[in-house]
Amino acid sequence: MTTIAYLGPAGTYSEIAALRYLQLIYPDLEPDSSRMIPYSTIPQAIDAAERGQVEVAVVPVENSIQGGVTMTLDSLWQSESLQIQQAIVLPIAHALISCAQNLEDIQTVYSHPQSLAQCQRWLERHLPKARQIATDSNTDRLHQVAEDATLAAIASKYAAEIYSLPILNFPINDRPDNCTRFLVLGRTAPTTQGTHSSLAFSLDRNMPGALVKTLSVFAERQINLSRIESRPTKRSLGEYIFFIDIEAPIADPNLDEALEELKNVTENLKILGSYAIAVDDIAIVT
Ligand SMILES: O=C(O)C(=O)C[C@]1(C(=O)O)C=C[C@@H](O)C=C1
Repeated sequence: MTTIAYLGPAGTYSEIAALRYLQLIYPDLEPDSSRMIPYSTIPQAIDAAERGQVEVAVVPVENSIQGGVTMTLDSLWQSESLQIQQAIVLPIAHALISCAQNLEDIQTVYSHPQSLAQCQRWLERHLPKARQIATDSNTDRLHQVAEDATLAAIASKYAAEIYSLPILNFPINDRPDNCTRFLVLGRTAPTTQGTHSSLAFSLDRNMPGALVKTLSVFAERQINLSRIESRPTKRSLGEYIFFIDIEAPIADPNLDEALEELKNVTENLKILGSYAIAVDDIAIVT
C-alpha cells in the first residue's frame, strides 16, 4: 500500500486530502491513516517524496481566496524528480476551536497563515483584540488549545473531532465557497489517464515579448490555459518563473507540438505532470 507524506500533525486539511487520495486509488478499502506520515512543513513533506522516503506527498497548491501556496510552487520548481499524479479540490470550512466559554475570553488565535487570511474579516469583526499567531499548520497548537481556555485555533471540524475539542463557531471562513486544490506528488508517472497538464518555465529577460511568444504557442493551437502564476526566480529582481495549467493531457498531439515550440522560446522548461482532477463538493470528513 502507498505511503503518503502530508503536512501534519494529524487533523489538517492536507490529511483529509490524503485520505481522499487513498479512496481514489483503493476504492474498495476503508481509507485509514496508518500509511500516512505527518511532516512539520510543506517543503519537508515534498522532500520526503523526492528522496523516496514515501511514495507520494499530498500538498496544498492553491486556495480560491488566497491564491497560490508559494512554498509548494517553489518546491515544485526545485524538484528534480517529482511529477503531479493527481489533483484534488476540497471545500474548506473552518471552525474556531477553543475551550473558552465566550469569544471575549479568547486572547490568542493560532493557525496556518492561509487559514488566518481566509477568515480575516470574521476575525476582525468577532475577535478584534485577539493576537493572531501564524503556525506551520492548522493543527500545530491544538494540544495547547486543549489546556488553556484563552487560546483558540482555526482548523477543520475533523481536527476538533480527533483531538476531542469543542467548536465555538462554525463556519468562520469569509466566503462560503472557500476551496483549496491539493496536488499528489510522486516520482513515477501517474497510472490514471490525465485530463490536465502543468508546466513551469523561466524566460530569457533579454528576449523582447518572450511571455507573449510563449502564450501564443497555446493560443494558435486553441489550447485552453486554466491558470498562469508567477514566482520570482530569486536570482535577481524582475526575473520570474511562470506556472501554467493546461486543459489537455500531455499525450494530446496538439500539446506535444506546442511543447516542442515552447522549448525555443523559454530559457528553462519543466513539465510538472499530466493528471486527473477530483473535485469534491463535500469533503469525506467535514
Ligand atoms: O493542511 C492544512 O490544514 C494546512 O494547514 C495548510 C492549508 C494551506 O496551506 O492552504 C491547507 C488548506 C487550507 O487552505 C488552509 C491551510
